[in-house]
Amino acid sequence: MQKEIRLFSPATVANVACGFDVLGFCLDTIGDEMVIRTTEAKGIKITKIEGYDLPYEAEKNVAGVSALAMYNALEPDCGFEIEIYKNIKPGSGIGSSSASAAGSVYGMNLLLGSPLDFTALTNFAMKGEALASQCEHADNLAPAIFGGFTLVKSAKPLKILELPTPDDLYATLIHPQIEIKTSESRALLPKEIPLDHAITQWANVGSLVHALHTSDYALIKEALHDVVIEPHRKQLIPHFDAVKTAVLEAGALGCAISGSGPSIFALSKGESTAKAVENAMRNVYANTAIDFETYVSKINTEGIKKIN
Ligand SMILES: Nc1ncnc2c1ncn2[C@@H]1O[C@H](COP(=O)(O)OP(=O)(O)OP(=O)(O)O)[C@@H](O)[C@H]1O
Ligand SMILES: N[C@@H](CCO)C(=O)O
Repeated sequence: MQKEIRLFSPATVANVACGFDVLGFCLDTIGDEMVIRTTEAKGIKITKIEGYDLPYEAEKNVAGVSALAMYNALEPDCGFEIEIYKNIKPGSGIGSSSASAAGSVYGMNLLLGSPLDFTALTNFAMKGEALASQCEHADNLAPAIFGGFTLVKSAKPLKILELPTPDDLYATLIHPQIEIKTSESRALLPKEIPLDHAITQWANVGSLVHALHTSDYALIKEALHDVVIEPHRKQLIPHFDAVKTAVLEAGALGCAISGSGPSIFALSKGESTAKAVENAMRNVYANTAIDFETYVSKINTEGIKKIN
């Protein structure tokens, strides 16, 4: 008998300022929907994509690549159809590719009776993510699958640490409607970094992890800095410095590039500050020719979930 499942697959913020390729958190209000269905015919088929123009061939769509990796490993006695209802614009910096790569394997696993744990699912989803970014990184996938804040302790072998989410922490995002491909934004980065920058960065990562554990908002504020990646990428994002100045004046704890951009995120204590930060972001872009969307979101501690 055919079985199907409908999922909400959330947007995510990777890097979280200081944690390039290791830190990420999951958003609440922004995400794709996906339907995964078992079929008698073997194999993986993408049967519907709405919202954005993306390839239907499983091998060219991140959802299909991760699904095929899991399918070939498990060899189940059914096939799967995938429908993607895309709300997250590809090349957004809020984990568009990751939502699809994670959603397909998460849904297949549920339909198969959950034989795999979240780490195994993330491993298969990384094969899909690699199609988009030319690199197997899990800093969007881990928060999408586990929820909350996550730290990728190592990619090979994959080890993910779940971090606590302070109750009153809110994210605000602005998404300028330009596309920056992760693969291109990664190509800009230096292969080596000065030791003093490395020292600052790993002190900030350690401090941020400690601050999340202790709900220390003042320490979150001190730790949300990126001296390694932001100086190289910020020129891809129009008005980045003006947004950052405006949101810090509006009371944000910190502000940085979301993933590989162009989205910019800020973290704030309390919803009213997060909304004031949204206004500050909007005011910077309102006087430009660039279209944009803004969002205020609680940190989503649940991750991908079944809906209906
Ligand atoms: N199902 C899919 N969803 C989104 N992008 C896809 C999908 N399948 C293939 N792609 C390709 O992946 C690329 C977008 O992924 P990319 O990692 O560059 O953006 P992103 O996921 O929004 O960014 P980030 O990882 O920084 O948050 C585009 O070239 C797009 O065509
Ligand atoms: N850590 C990745 C996230 C984007 O997918 C990067 O910044 O390139």
